[in-house]
Amino acid sequence: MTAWNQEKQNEQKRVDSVIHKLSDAVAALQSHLSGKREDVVQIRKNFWSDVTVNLENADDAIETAASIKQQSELLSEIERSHTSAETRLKTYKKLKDSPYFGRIDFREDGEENTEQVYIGIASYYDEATSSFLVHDWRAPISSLYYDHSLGKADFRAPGGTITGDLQLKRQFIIKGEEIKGMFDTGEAIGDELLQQVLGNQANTQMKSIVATIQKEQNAIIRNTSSDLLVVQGAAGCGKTSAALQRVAYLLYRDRETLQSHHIVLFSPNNMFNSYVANVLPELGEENMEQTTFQAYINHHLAQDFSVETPFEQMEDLLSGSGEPSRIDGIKFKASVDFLEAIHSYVDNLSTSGMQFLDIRFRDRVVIRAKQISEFFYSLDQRETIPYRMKKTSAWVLEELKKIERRERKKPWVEKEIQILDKNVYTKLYEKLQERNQYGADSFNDLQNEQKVLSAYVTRIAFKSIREKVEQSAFLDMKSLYSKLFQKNNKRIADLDTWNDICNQTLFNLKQNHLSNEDATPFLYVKELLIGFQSNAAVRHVFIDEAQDFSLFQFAFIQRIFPRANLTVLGDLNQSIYAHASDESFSMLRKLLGKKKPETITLSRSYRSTKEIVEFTKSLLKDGSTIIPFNRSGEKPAVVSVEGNNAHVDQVEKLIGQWLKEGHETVAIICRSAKESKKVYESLKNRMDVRLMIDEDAAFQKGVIIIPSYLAKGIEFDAVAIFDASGYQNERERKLFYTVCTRAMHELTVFYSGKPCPFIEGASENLYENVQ
Ligand SMILES: Nc1ncnc2c1ncn2[C@@H]1O[C@H](COP(=O)(O)OP(=O)(O)OP(=O)(O)O)[C@@H](O)[C@H]1O
Repeated sequence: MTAWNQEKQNEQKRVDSVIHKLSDAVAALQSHLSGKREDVVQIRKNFWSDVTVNLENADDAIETAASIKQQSELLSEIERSHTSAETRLKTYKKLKDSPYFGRIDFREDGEENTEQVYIGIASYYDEATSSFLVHDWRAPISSLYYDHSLGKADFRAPGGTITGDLQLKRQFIIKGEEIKGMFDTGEAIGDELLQQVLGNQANTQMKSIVATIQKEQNAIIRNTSSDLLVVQGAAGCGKTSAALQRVAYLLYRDRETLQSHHIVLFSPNNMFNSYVANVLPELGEENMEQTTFQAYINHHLAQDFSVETPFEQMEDLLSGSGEPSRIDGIKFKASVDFLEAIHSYVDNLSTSGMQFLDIRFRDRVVIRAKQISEFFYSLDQRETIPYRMKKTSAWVLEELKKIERRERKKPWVEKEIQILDKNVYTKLYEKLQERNQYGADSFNDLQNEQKVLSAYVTRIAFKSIREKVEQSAFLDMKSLYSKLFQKNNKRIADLDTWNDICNQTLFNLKQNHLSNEDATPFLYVKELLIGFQSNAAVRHVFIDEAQDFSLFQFAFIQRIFPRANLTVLGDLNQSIYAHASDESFSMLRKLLGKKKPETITLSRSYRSTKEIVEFTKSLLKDGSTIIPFNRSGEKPAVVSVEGNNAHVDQVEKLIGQWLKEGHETVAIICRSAKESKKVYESLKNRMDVRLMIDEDAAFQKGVIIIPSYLAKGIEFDAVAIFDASGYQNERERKLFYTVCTRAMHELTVFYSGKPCPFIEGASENLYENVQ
């Protein structure tokens, strides 16, 4: 037997022994848990018989309270230990399937013995030998595995930096209790395992990468020193992966104080949310809060306006049906210039210009806007606007109370009483009877009855107005926002298309429609006036696909989560929205006023084969810094087709071939939803294919037809780009790059008619030209 085989056998013996111990631990925990479950049921059942309730005198009452407290503490202690045992059980079961993926041998300076450290998704401590049989990948010592090659190495422990000699680094693939692969490596993380992992099929759910985290990714995952961490990296370089493992790392490192609901991830759409939802549970952690910025906007504005989504905006621009000036408007409304114009406008409102709405009741004005304005400006101008708005709301509510009282005598109240629901009437009657046991009032007394009923009727009638006042709905937001779009010499932007932008904006507002570019600034103005609803409990905010965020949205997030550290991950080469700015990341530090910002750039791309990366990077104006991971495949193909029928035929043929080859996730990416629907109609009776134009749909295996902007963030085994002739405008270069970078193993670009200028710019030896 070779030394290597002998070594493998020894390792297998260790795997067997660890799994054996884990099986015992699982069995012990299971029996412990069923006992505990019984205990909890018993204590709950006997809760009141086990406490002595005696309220006769003060001393007895105190004793009773103490007894109840003791009993409930016992119960919650048992429940706590039950939950922690359940968590341990889940972890051990996972470890049993695959106990570890790495081993390092490290001799600390000054020590004689070399320590063998086996690394897995969680740690396992063996009481019998008082040792860790598996170390958590997030433990300080495990960073040696990710950060160093053999030789001198160090890691940061809570007590300081520990230096020593890294003597061995070994990787394992363990499945079904068996070592399926074992590699020794001198590299930080050897290529062999990574080759294997990346050569696999794409998944409909993202996988964790803990076994093969790269050094530069580890720097992101373990960064705890900055309050604004910006990660700029090429398509497929592992930004999302790093973000998710970072969440797991933070949850481990700060486990005493940090829980999953203290972390929020903003992602591009709900489909992406479901795509990444499995990574943390796979690592034995709970998912952080996941949301989209649009969900936040809708929550605040969708009640009063029809709000355009980013995808609807995109569709409008891609179909070319929108006004030409719209792009200027979109860019301006996402700019720092506009942000500053808003701040200075709002500052001026402190002394004059606030716009209020009349408060109407039953088609009558009961409080005039002018009165509200007078009250608002009578308040001390040194106070902030939100504070004065709160005072104004309180004043309006007081005024409403008076008006409500006066209304009680009006004829409409009498009419309402006549048609009052019988049940309501009975309830009021019962309530009054209860009250009358102690008071002089009597429901039978006609006058009192009338009083109570009219008070009830008016209170109900004013309820919705009161609620609206509490939400500051008397602020005339439409007119306040409109004032920013003046065509005369007070214009805030020096743009040739300014008048058109104003006309479009004012027209939309009149229709109670908020375009996507207006929604965020509109809400921003509103919150500046009434005060931001902030959440100080959230400690970390992650923004994925951050190149799609406007500066406004960043400014917003900073205000909503004032205590949170920000991790911003994006790729400026994938900025597909018209509001995108190449400076947005560099401006963040100043904009957000963070004290310890850091930027990490990732340039190695892991998703696609070398051939695909070489091709896609050449589509960019400056893609030279992107480095492909060394995994080979076929060159991408560029296929010219004539006419729509031939186009669809060729796509169908190719997809059939891909499926035969065993590809499981295959995408036909179209420019827009409109085009996707057309292609779907042509293909639906010819093959098993699904149309995905709804961002709420879950990502599934099979063949899908999807519009360009929805495909971002996700990946497929094979990608067919439908009609690349559609991507002509320089503005769409990055969109085209983004869709091509979705492919892991195969990429074919079809075009019919005009060639795509971005492909024409690429060197011909990077793709197969099929005529
Ligand atoms: N260290 C790694 N080990 C194994 N796989 C990795 C590693 N880093 C990245 N990957 C894989 O590369 C692919 C791309 O990763 P990910 O989606 O995180 O990249 P991204 O930078 O967010 O991409 P994009 O910007 O294009 O959306 C995924 O399949 C991921 O699992």
